Amino acid sequence: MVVFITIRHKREDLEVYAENLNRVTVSLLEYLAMGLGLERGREFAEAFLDGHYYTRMSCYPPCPEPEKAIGIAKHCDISAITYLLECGDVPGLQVRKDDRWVFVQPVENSLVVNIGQILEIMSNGIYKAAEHRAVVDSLQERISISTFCYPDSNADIAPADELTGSENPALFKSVKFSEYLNTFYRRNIDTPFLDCFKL
Ligand SMILES: O=C(O)CCC(=O)C(=O)O
Ligand SMILES: [Fe+2]
Repeated sequence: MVVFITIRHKREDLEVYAENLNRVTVSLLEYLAMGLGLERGREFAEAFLDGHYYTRMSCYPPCPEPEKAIGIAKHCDISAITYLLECGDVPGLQVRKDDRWVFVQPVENSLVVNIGQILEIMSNGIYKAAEHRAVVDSLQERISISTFCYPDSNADIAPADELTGSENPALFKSVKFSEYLNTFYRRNIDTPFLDCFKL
């Protein structure tokens, strides 16, 4: 899928963008369910048919001493999936791989798809939320558009039934999406967020 949007576009364009991402998410989750060997892929994706999409536009001004600045500090997204659209070709996103920070090079007309912590719970820890951060460039401004995908408000976030049993105990408790968000906003910042739901 190719989606292109510039910040000059209007609210309606963002709505269309979010609606398209909704369809992509449901379909992607069905494929991710297949990857987990689940027979009921539709069930895995169901809570996202009427999911929530939040879009954040980030602007990173150039900084003459980039090593002394933080774009966005290291974190994992609390969404199920995050889509990142780069507006331009200035690299800034880095992912943690084998204890090193690796740049994700922008590719024109494409989206970066990031696994978030809701999917880590749903897959009982098989799909890991990607740790990432954003750094700044010494000469060029960078703009990115992140869209965070969440299930509908009444959804229970829990490891898929098919993935758990006596040999594979659930690693996370089931939590209502509203409680998940409350826990995030009230958490102790020093505790890894997913630890709040570990069994
Ligand atoms: O701008 C970026 O590359 C990263 C943005 C991000 O990680 C976020 O908004 O959560
Ligand atoms: Fe992020």
